[in-house]
Amino acid sequence: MGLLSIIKKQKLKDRECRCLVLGLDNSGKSTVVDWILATYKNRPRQSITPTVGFQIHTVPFRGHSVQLWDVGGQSTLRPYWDNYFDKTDVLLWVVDAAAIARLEESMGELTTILRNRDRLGYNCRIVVLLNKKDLAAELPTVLERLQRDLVREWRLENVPIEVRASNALDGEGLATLLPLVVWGREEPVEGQPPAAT
Ligand SMILES: Nc1nc2c(ncn2[C@@H]2O[C@H](COP(=O)(O)OP(=O)(O)OP(=O)(O)O)[C@@H](O)[C@H]2O)c(=O)[nH]1
Ligand SMILES: [Mg+2]
Repeated sequence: MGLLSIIKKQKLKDRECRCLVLGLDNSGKSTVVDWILATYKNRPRQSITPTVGFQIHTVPFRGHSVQLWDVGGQSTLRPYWDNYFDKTDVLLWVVDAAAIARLEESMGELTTILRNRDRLGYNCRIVVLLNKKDLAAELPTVLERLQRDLVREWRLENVPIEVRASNALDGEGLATLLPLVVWGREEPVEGQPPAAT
């Protein structure tokens, strides 16, 4: 292979981003992905049923190719999560912010994954999405608990965790998600990535 094609291939690779969407069942992962596909691929919104197994979608975003791995979150499927960790750039952890009773369970599962960073990869970035904000009357409490019990603790281990809130039905809070996934921040630095797909 010539040097030029190696460089070209590397450039393409640099523009690929693998985002693993995980979280408990019913947290809204597939609905979040559905909003992204409707927004960036003009796909009509679908009626969503619980995911059995996984689905992969590729979304073009400002010259990047974002691969979204939407994996089922039911407890019987969680032992298989480990199979999806390889080469993940971003772990998008979706939480049902209205299900306070399941917050411990969700944080427990995420903590187990973070303790196993050998598998996930040390460069993988973590984004926590507090979804169903439209139903989450206690969103500030959820946010506070998350900051106290998760974000602060993992910052000490040098694992920064970004937290966002969303409503996957109407897309509130999701417009900044792909920039965050692709660039690690909400807006590109001036003059950096190309504006169009
Ligand atoms: N009110 C409200 N409902 C939501 C929101 N996001 C998802 N839902 C609903 O929550 C339910 C579960 O959503 P899914 O997207 O299937 O959840 P999931 O995390 O993919 O679930 P599994 O595939 O079983 O792991 C569906 O009835 C969605 O319509 C939201 O932001 N607000
Ligand atoms: Mg699903």
